[in-house]
This record gives sequence, structure tokens and C-alpha cells, in this order.
Amino acid sequence: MAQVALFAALMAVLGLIPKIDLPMGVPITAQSLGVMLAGVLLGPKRGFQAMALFLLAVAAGLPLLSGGRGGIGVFMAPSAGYLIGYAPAALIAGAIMRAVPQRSPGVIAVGAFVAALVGGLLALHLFGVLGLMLLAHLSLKQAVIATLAFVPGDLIKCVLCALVTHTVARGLPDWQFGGRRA
Ligand SMILES: O=C(O)CCCC[C@@H]1SC[C@@H]2NC(=O)N[C@@H]21
Repeated sequence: MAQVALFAALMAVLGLIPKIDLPMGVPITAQSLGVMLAGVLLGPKRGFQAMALFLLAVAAGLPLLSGGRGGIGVFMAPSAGYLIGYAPAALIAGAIMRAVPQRSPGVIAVGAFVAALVGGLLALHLFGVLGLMLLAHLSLKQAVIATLAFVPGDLIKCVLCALVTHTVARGLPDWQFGGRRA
């Protein structure tokens, strides 16, 4: 429970980093790095719970999104698909991370990069594209082109996620990446 609350709080802290607004109404934000880290470090269940807790706090009106935004209205904006995707993206990243053998910090870091790439980038962008089509009324082609603008920055976040994971793996050798195995 403490870890879930901690990662929901980490999302709020990442929201203090100023966003960069793009014309289609979806900002470049550091908060998608928090989605990747939650999945990789906490695993699918607690990663999902941390994102769900964060989104509940946002829906309740707390101004925790980058730029001090919050409230129900953000779930009707063009970026809502990405927002709703935060929880399943963390779940997918966590599920992939759970399958990574915890052999060495290097192996764990490569696994974290792949988990962040598939969950925190590909899956999250899929939700984002659906949101752009439904809420911004873009065609599939327009939505895919729009989301491509975020890919370079999100690839950097995948690398950052792997670097943080490598540091944690070296400093906390008993940490269960991807959550506790049964
Ligand atoms: O704060 C919001 O309203 C949601 C923003 C969602 C931004 C998405 S997450 C994936 C992609 N990477 C970014 O930096 N921005 C978009």
C-alpha cells in the first residue's frame, strides 16, 4: 500500500515539471516516465493500482497533472486516451518485467527498457490514438501521425527508466522487479 501511494505521489512530483503544449491538445509531459517506472518497479498489480489511485485523485479535482490540471474535464480532453491508458500501460510494463530473469543489473535494465517500450510507449500510444480519434475526431492516419511526435521523447524516457532500474538493481539487490513472484 505504501509503495502504491509512493508511486502515485511520484506522478504528482513529475507533474511539477513544466509540460510542453503541442497544437493537437496533448502535451509532452514527464508523467509518462512515472507510468513506466510504476510498472517496472512495482509490477502489474501494484503498478496498475498506483496509476488508478493517481487518476482517481485527478478525477476528484486535485491539480496533479502537469500544468496544475485536474478534475473530470481532463478525461474529456484530446489527451484523455493517454490518461486512461496510464493504468493498463503500467500493468503491461509490469507483466513484461515480471518475466525478466533477475540475473544481473544489466539484464534487469535491458528488460526494463523492453517493458517500458511495450507498456509505457506502444500500449500507451494505442490508448492515446483511440482517444484522439474519439475525442479530437482525428482519422486513424491523423492520430497515428500526431502520436509519432511523442515517440522520440518517450524513447528517451524508456532509456531513463532503464537507467533508474539499473541503479535500483545495484543499490537494492533484493528488489523484486515486476512485483513479487508467487
Ligand atoms: O496530462 C494529460 O492530459 C495527459 C498527457 C498525456 C501525454 C501523452 S503520454 C504519452 C505521450 N508522451 C508525452 O510526453 N505526451 C504524450
